[in-house]
Amino acid sequence: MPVTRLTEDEIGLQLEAFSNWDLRDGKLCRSLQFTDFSAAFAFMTRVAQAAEQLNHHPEWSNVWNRVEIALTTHDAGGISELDFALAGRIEALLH
Ligand SMILES: C[C@H](O)[C@H](O)[C@H]1CNC2=NC(N)=NC(=O)C2=N1
Repeated sequence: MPVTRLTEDEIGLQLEAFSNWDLRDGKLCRSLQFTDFSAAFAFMTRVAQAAEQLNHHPEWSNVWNRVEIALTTHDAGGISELDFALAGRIEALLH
């Protein structure tokens, strides 16, 4: 069953449980700062494994100890449940 994008209301509702995330340009975004590059890249490696398990991948960038993440579902043309699933896995890696 193809994944479908969520409505604005659905996104707003789900976002309440993701207080560290915000909507920017229609994507679910999170900014992170680690102690150094190695810590940032180790985190990215773990996220990559989760992304592969979900078959759902982030748009992200890394500058030294900072990682910027933007989640959207290309196949759905917007934010879907998969984005919140991956965001949940990312939060679990951080705590
Ligand atoms: C062929 C493969 O299943 C698709 O391209 C998957 C891969 N990872 C993906 N990741 C994201 N963020 N959106 C997608 O639509 C998507 N589709």
